[in-house]
Amino acid sequence: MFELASVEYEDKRVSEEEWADMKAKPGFGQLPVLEIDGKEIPQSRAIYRYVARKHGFYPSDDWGHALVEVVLETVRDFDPEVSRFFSQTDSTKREEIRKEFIDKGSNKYLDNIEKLLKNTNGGTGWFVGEKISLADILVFYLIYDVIPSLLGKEPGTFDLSNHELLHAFMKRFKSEPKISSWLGKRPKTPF
Ligand SMILES: N[C@@H](CCC(=O)N[C@@H](CS)C(=O)NCC(=O)O)C(=O)O
Repeated sequence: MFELASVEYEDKRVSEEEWADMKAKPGFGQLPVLEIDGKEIPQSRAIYRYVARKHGFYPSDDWGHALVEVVLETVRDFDPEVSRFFSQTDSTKREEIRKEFIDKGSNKYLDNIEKLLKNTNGGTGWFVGEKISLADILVFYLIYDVIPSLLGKEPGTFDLSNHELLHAFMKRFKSEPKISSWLGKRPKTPF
C-alpha cells in the first residue's frame, strides 16, 4: 500500500540475531510491527486496515467498505489451512497436508474468491469498485506469496488454470507499474 500510494517508508526486516534481541526486550515479541511517529502497533490485520483507511484503499461508502471486508474474510478462510501446515513439524505429515491442499483444499477457497471477483464488472476489473482496494491487495498476496510458500514453491508460481478470472486478475494486478517495480526490488526473506 505504501508503494501504491507513494508513501515514504522503511521496510525493516530483521536477522535471526536481531529477532532474538527484540524478543528479549519489553514489547510485543511478535512481528510485524508498524511504527509511525514514534508509536508502534502490532497485529498484521490491524496494521493493514489502518494503512488502508489512511491511504485510500477502502471505498468511501459503507457498502463498498463492507464488500471489501467480505473479501478479506473470505481470504481469511484460508487461515486454518495455513496454520495446520506451518504448525506441523513432522515432514511426512506436512507432505500429506500439502498434497491434500493441492488436491482439494485450494479449489474450494479459490472458487469463493473468484465468485466475489465476478460480482464487480463480471470479474474484469478490481474486486470492489473501480480502483484497487485492500481486497485486491490481500487476494494478490494470498495467491502470489502465501499459497506458493505452503506448496514449497517460488512466489507467483501457483497454477490458476482452473480459475480464469482470477488468473487474469493476477496478471492485471501484477502489471500495475508500482506493483511490478515493487516485486522486482523487494527484499527476499521468508516473511
Ligand atoms: N496475529 C499476529 C500473529 C503474528 C505472528 O505470529 N508473528 C510471528 C512471526 S510471522 C511471530 O512474531 N511469532 C512470535 C515468535 O516467533 O515468537 C499477526 O497477524 O500479526
